[in-house]
Amino acid sequence: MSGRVARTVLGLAVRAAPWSLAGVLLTAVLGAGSAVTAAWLTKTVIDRLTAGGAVLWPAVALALVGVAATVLPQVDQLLRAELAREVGLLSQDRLYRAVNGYAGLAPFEDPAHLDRLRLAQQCGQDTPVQLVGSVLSLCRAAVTVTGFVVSLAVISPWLTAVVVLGAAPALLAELRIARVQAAVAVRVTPLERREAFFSNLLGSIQAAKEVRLFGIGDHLRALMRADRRAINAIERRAQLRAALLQGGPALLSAAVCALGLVWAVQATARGVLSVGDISMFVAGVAAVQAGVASIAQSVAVAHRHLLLFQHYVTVVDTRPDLPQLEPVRSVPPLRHGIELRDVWFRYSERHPWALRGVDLTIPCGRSVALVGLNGAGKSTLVKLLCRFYDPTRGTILWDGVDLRHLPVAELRARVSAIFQDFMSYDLSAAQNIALDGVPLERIRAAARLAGIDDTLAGLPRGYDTMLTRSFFQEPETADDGVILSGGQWQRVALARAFLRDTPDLLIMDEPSSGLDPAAEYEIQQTTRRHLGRRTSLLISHRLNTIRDADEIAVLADGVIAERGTHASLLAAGGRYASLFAKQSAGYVGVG
Ligand SMILES: Nc1ncnc2c1ncn2[C@@H]1O[C@H](COP(=O)(O)OP(=O)(O)OP(=O)(O)O)[C@@H](O)[C@H]1O
Repeated sequence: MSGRVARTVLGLAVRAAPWSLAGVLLTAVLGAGSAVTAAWLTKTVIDRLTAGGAVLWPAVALALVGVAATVLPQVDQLLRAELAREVGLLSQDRLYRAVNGYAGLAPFEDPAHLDRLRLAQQCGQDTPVQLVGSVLSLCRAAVTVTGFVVSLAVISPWLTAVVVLGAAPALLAELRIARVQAAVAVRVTPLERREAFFSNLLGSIQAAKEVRLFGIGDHLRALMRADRRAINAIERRAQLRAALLQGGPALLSAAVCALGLVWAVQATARGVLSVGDISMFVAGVAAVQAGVASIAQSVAVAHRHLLLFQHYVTVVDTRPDLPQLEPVRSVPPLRHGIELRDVWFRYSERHPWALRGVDLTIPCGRSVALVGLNGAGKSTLVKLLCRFYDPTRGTILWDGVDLRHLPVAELRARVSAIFQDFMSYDLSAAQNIALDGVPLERIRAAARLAGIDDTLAGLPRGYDTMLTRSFFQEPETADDGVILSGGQWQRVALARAFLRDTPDLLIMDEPSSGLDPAAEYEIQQTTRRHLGRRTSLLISHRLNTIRDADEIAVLADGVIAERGTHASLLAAGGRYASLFAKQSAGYVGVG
C-alpha cells in the first residue's frame, strides 16, 4: 500500500507543477553541493595562508559559493510555495471529484468516513509538498553527509565511523515518533471536526437566533473548549513522548562530538593534523551529525505523511457506494409506472426498520399522494425513489426494471423533486434556481410557475441579487444581498423543481408547508396545471392539498396501510378518514 501511496503523492506533484518540482530539485542539488564545497575551499584557503600559497581564486570561489548559499534558499522557498499552491489545487479537485462521485447519501452519514474525509482534505493539501520537501532534504543531507564523511575519513576513518554510528539511534527514534504523530492526527480528527461544528454554530446566522434566545452560547463555547482541551492534551502527551524519545540519541550524539573535538585538538597539538584539518574536522563532525539528524527527520516526516496520505488514497479510491447491477440498462422515458415491491429499508444494521414491506405503484401519468404520521417513512421512501439508498430488501422497478440496473445519473435526469429539507444556497437568485448556465428566460419561466418571478425580478440587482448576507455580490462593490422569507424560499425551491420541465417523475415532499393559505391555493393550482398528466408523488400533512390526487396511500407502521381516492378513503372510515376529520375539526374550531 505505501508504495502505491508514494506513487500517488509524487504523481500529484508531477502532474500539478512539473516545472516548480524540477526547480526545487535543482536548487536542492546545488544547495547540497555548496556546503561541502565551502568547507573544502575554507580548508584550502587556510592551508595556503599558513603555507604562504596563492589564495585569490579559492577566496573568490568561496565568496561565490557564499552568494549562492544566500540566494538558493529564497529561490527554493518561492518554488516550494508555488508547488504547494498547484498541488493543493489539484489534490482538492481530485478529492472533491471523488466525493461528488458518491451516488448515495450513506457516506455522508458515516462518522468514520467523515473523519477520513477531513484527514484526506488536510493531507491532500500538505502531504505532496511535505513529502517532496522531505525527500529533497533527505537527498541534500545525504549528499552533504557523504561529502563530509569522505572528507572526515581522510582525516580519521575510525572517528568518522563513530560519528555516523552515534547518530543512528536518532533515526530509529524519529521513525517511532512519526508513527506516534500519525496516530495522534487520527485521534484528534473527530475532536477537531466537532470543534469546527461548534465554531460554525457560534459564528453562523443559521444558529444565531436559537443560540441567543435559548442562551446556549456559553454552553456551546464550553463544549468547544472541552474539545480543544482534549486535543491539546493528546498533542501535549505526544510531544513529551517525542522529546523523551529524542533525548537519548541527542545526548549520545553530543558526547561523540565533544570527544572527537578533544581528540582533534590534541592531534593538531601533536602535529598529526594541520590547522586546516581541524577546521575541516569541526565543520565535518557538525555537518555529519546535523545531516544524519536531518536524514532521520526527513525519513520520519515522509513516513508520517505516507501513513496519513493513505486516508486520501482511500477516499479517492472509494468504490461506488451504490453498486450498479449487470446488465446495465439505459433509462427510457417512463411508460407504465414505478413499482415498489415488498420494500424493506433501514438506514443501517444498527437502526430500526423505517419501511417494512411497502408495496406501492405509481402509474405513469397519475398522481399519487402519500400521507402518514411524523416518522412514518415518507421522506425515506422518496430517498429510495431517487436512489440515494438501495432497499435493504425488495425492489423498486422503473417500467419493470430494477433501479439498480439503471445508471444513477440517467435515472436522476428523469426525476425532479422538491425536498422537505430543500437547500437555500448562499448564491444569487438565478443560481438558486439553476447553476449550470440555463438561459435566464427559462429560469424566469420556472420562477413564474412558482409565483416568485415578480419578487426576484424586483430585487436590487434582479436575478443577480445574492440571496444571502453572508457574502458580498462582488467583494469590491460590497453590495448587500437580501434575505427571503421562508415561504419565498420555498417558492424558489419549487422553481428549481419546475425548471426540469419534462421530468418523468415529479416528487414533492411538503411543497407548501411554508406557504400562507392564499399562496398555498395558488401554488396548488399552478402545480396541478404544471403536473398535467405527469407522474407525480406528493407528500403533505395538509390533507386538503392532496385530496385531488388520483390515489392516496397511507403509510403507517412501515407499510401501506390504506389506499384509495379521497372519497373512498373517507367512506372507509380508516386512518385517513380519522386524520382528515381531525384536521377539518381544527379548521372548523378556528372559524
Ligand atoms: N438519515 C437517517 N438515518 C437514520 N435514521 C433516519 C434517517 N432519516 C430518517 N430516519 C428515521 O427513519 C424514520 C422515518 O423517517 P422519515 O423522515 O422518512 O419520516 P417522514 O414520514 O418523512 O416524517 P415527517 O412527516 O416527520 O417528515 C424515522 O424514524 C427517522 O428517525
